[in-house]
Amino acid sequence: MGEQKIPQVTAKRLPLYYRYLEKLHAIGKQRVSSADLSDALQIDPATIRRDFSYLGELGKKGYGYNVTYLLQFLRDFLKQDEVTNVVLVGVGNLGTALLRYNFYRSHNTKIVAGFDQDPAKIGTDIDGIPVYSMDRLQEVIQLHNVEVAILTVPVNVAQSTAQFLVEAGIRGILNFTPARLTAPPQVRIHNIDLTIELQTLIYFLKNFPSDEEAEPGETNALNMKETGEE
Ligand SMILES: NC(=O)c1ccc[n+]([C@@H]2O[C@H](COP(=O)([O-])OP(=O)(O)OC[C@H]3O[C@@H](n4cnc5c(N)ncnc54)[C@H](O)[C@@H]3O)[C@@H](O)[C@H]2O)c1
Repeated sequence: MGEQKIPQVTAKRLPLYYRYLEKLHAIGKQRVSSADLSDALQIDPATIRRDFSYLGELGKKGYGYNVTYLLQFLRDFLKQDEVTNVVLVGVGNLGTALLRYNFYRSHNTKIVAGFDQDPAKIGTDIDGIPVYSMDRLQEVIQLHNVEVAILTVPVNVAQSTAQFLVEAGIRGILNFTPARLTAPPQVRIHNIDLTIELQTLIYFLKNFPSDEEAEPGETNALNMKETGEE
């Protein structure tokens, strides 16, 4: 941020604003005043107004700031796009565990939102990641430039959910369900199936108990067939 004309103290506060605006956006809030931001973040309203004045014409007096616009602006400004944003659909047992696993720490991949159809889950958050209703999918993926989704819904709705994701603009699906999904050729689907991995491991233990040529760690469901034909 050194080349920007923004004071460093302001630059340091921008991620705080960004995170709070994400929360407001998650609960469907469209506008926020500097007084509201001030209460939530414990920053003086005059400081907030001054900080935002460095960013250009973002709000009007008495009207407050447009949450989506401000969020988009800050996201571009903070270069959040350098991180690959991902969404997760189906916040059940597996989905919740994946949301809790902090990909971001070790990789430039971030799950920005979860989606579910269960009203008890919508509007909550899992370790700071908001859970939205399915009808907000398109809006959220556009806002965060998301092209990749992790699919952890029950198998019986996997295909219809995948179709919905593709229609919303998703181009890559990491499929944890046992369903074999069909999608247009430009959409990439990767399947992750613990059962197959486990069966493969057991197969090798049973059939090649002391195979010295086997290379532990390099065998998985993808190469089982080839090796099994030997
Ligand atoms: N790949 C693996 O290794 C592995 C391991 C365990 C489970 N699974 C699979 O992952 C999936 C999820 O398993 P789980 O144990 O977390 O199930 P779960 O029932 O705990 O969670 C499923 C979630 O999907 C939500 N959901 C249902 N229908 C939906 C819809 N139409 N749109 C959006 N959300 C919807 C439910 O409300 C629930 O929160 C299953 O398909 C299961 O077979 C895979």
